Amino acid sequence: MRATRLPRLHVITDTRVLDAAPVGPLHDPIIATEAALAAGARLVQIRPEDHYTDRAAFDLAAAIAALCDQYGAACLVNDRVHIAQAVGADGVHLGADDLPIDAARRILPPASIIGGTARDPESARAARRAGATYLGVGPVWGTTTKTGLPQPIGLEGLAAVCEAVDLPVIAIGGITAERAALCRAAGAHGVAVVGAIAAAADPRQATVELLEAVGESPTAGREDDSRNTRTAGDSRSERVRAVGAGHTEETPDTGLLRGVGRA
Ligand SMILES: Cc1ncc(COP(=O)(O)OP(=O)(O)O)c(N)n1
Ligand SMILES: Cc1nc(C(=O)O)sc1CCOP(=O)(O)O
Ligand SMILES: [Mg+2]
Repeated sequence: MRATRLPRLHVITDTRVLDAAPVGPLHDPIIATEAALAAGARLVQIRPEDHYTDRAAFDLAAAIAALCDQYGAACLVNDRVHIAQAVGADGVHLGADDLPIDAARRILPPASIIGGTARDPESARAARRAGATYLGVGPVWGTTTKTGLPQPIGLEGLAAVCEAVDLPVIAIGGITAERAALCRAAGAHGVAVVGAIAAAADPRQATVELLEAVGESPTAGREDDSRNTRTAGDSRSERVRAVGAGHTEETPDTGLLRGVGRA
């Protein structure tokens, strides 16, 4: 059985309206994503915000899924499960207002990665029971990227969730490279970022620094440092089985996930 770690750096697209952006230069989401992939990022979460119609969200997701294919990275779609299905994404990320995790688990391919948002140990345990592959936990610090969030949970809140569940925890909210290392020390498997890459002067360099901060070499898991050259048989469905999913089998190292039903 092959087993591969869930990537420690989750790059989330930023689809805020450009002239309304409160911080930084804010790059086009496709350009910023390609820069992150070129730097060695291994997982992208496509997060079309509410002002995106389904058609616009599909177009964005299809473009980014194709890029992820080229670079051999996994791609997840936030919220919109049907768009994940339509573009053949590796999975989804779901929170309290989205389709329930167990419902998504029933309709997605068995090896799909399903992330669930948790803000405390109780919601973390519930997400695990529902079939989450990993947990997105935050906001650890304040963020200017998203409004309407509860108070930051801090490193103490993050550590409490990490201790409560044996799932990989991805810390989110106000993450910088320096803070990413603190999250790892608090027990997180990795981090998810929006602004640290999308609003960076140099998204590629920002990605390198984040990868180093979470202990993931920019070239780790790549056969070479160039754009992934896909070969026959290197389909997304095969890669996702290697990334991990299916919450039913798991090694004691919670970042090491085993897919279901593989040789
Ligand atoms: C890795 C990660 N963690 C948390 C979230 C937030 O999801 P949710 O609570 O559903 O909020 P929206 O992102 O949908 O606004 C996430 N997307 N990714
Ligand atoms: C999309 C999102 N969800 C959060 C949560 O806590 O649920 S925080 C967040 C935004 C994270 O952006 P940045 O890296 O720019 O702080
Ligand atoms: Mg959501």
